[in-house]
Amino acid sequence: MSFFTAEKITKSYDGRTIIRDIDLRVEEGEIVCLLGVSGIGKTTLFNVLSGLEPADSGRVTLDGTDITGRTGVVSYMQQKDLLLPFKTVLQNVCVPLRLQGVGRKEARERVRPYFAQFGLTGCENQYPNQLSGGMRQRAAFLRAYLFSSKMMLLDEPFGALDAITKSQIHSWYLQVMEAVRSSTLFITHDIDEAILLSNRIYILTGAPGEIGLELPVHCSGRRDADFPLTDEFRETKLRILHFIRRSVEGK
Ligand SMILES: Nc1ncnc2c1ncn2[C@@H]1O[C@H](COP(=O)(O)OP(=O)(O)OP(=O)(O)O)[C@@H](O)[C@H]1O
Repeated sequence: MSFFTAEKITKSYDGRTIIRDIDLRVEEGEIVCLLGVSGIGKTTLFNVLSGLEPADSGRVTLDGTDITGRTGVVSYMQQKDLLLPFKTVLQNVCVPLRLQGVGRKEARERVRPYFAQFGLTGCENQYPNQLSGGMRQRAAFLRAYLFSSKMMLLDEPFGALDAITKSQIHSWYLQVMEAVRSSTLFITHDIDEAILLSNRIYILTGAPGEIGLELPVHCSGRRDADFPLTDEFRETKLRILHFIRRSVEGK
């Protein structure tokens, strides 16, 4: 059985079905991307997977256990996952441990070593508004990781960044994930980002939203800034673009 699964998830709001019969899986240590246009139901699906919203039907499992409707099991970095402005970065990052009942001093001692690993050394005592957008996202990501390192749901983690910062944070993310290997499902609108960062891609299409295509991302060399220049990358991108074109024409 796969590490994380969603089986036949259907969810409606006010009598309108937003997503229907969604089946997906994430293997241990795998990074999987959910790609889809705005409004298709990606965040709705994440709200169900994280237990924040009840589904009409369907089941979610983690490591063989049914976690349908349970919050606090998988980590969820929401689109507007802002750091608390009145707390320092160190205090923000301690929040998951403090919520688990760990004392202040012990929480600080436990999180400090991660600052170097996550490229945040020197930011400990700064407030979020003193950080660049990229550094804020790193801190929010570290906080999500400390919430649960087993399975992470990331809703457009790099969406709001400019192109150069985004490219820097992609390199950072690949490096961090090589070290921590958290199983991850992340949402993006950005086809290049999906191919660069993930092992497998699901494309959500239609209304209600359904999984229209699942495809693996092959990367036989190093997954780094040169990957987009390879034939493997271009072929994957072409498949995605053809699929999107066909689904728009088939409307
Ligand atoms: N709480 C709610 N009540 C009613 N309708 C909702 C609610 N949440 C979302 N919707 C509707 O569900 C649809 C899907 O929204 P959702 O935010 O899941 O899309 P999305 O693919 O994540 O979009 P984006 O990429 O822009 O974030 C939209 O039409 C939205 O208006």
